[in-house]
Amino acid sequence: MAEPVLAVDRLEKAFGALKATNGVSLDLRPGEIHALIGPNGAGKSTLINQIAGALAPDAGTIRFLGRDVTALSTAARARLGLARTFQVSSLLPDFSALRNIMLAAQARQGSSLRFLRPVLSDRTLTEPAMAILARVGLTARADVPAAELSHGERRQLEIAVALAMQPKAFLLDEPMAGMGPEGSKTLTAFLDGLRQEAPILLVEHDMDAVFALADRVSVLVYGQVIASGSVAEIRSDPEVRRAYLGDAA
Ligand SMILES: Nc1ncnc2c1ncn2[C@@H]1O[C@H](COP(=O)(O)OP(=O)(O)OP(=O)(O)O)[C@@H](O)[C@H]1O
Repeated sequence: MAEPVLAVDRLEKAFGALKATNGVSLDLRPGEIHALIGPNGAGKSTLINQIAGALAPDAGTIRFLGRDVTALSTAARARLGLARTFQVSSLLPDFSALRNIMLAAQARQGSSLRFLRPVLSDRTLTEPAMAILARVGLTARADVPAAELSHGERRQLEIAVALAMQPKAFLLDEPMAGMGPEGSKTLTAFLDGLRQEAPILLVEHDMDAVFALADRVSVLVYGQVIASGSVAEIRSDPEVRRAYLGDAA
């Protein structure tokens, strides 16, 4: 079996008496979409925050591309190629879609903001950013400030920003949230192709998307992985149906 790109081993995180992450182990292998599902408050965001480096675990390790990154900052992990999108938008609202992407590309190269203005007239720099916009279907919206994009377009742009980091793995936190049925369909098709570029750890409540996309599903309940397996295995698991899926299975 291929070496995992990302491996989480016995991770623990408590908030007071609450064990939000209670001995979680999971991995992400090349080319796959691994969905992380579970009820509200199960600890999905807490887990993603630890993997991304925004929250320090109390115990356990996180390995990325074969190296222990548990003590590294968010920025250091991002530079290694760990790209993350948020439940709440992290876009710069006054900047155009194109500028948001170029900023991400520049951040990756370690350049400072003050170099942005000249590069906007440099086609060798704008063209790759336009190519990414095209991939997410936002070519016509390149010059529109992020704040003026529709909800669905902003979600697309967030993924485009992550793509500009040329990631080795994606952490996507509820990318379908707030999308209408058409938007969800478009985004599902896009994510389907994205896994070839880099594997995706996908936190998602939209079960249609999860069932359509996931190579593997792990179910988190009260900070613990209660089941992990293929979509078919998870859908037919009585404990998962009881704890989370119910009629959605
Ligand atoms: N900073 C914090 N301080 C105290 N408790 C927290 C903190 N962050 C999260 N929690 C608690 O930890 C538990 C896990 O929360 P988390 O947001 O990780 O769940 P989730 O599975 O992402 O939920 P949702 O699906 O609603 O996003 C919850 O009980 C939450 O109230």
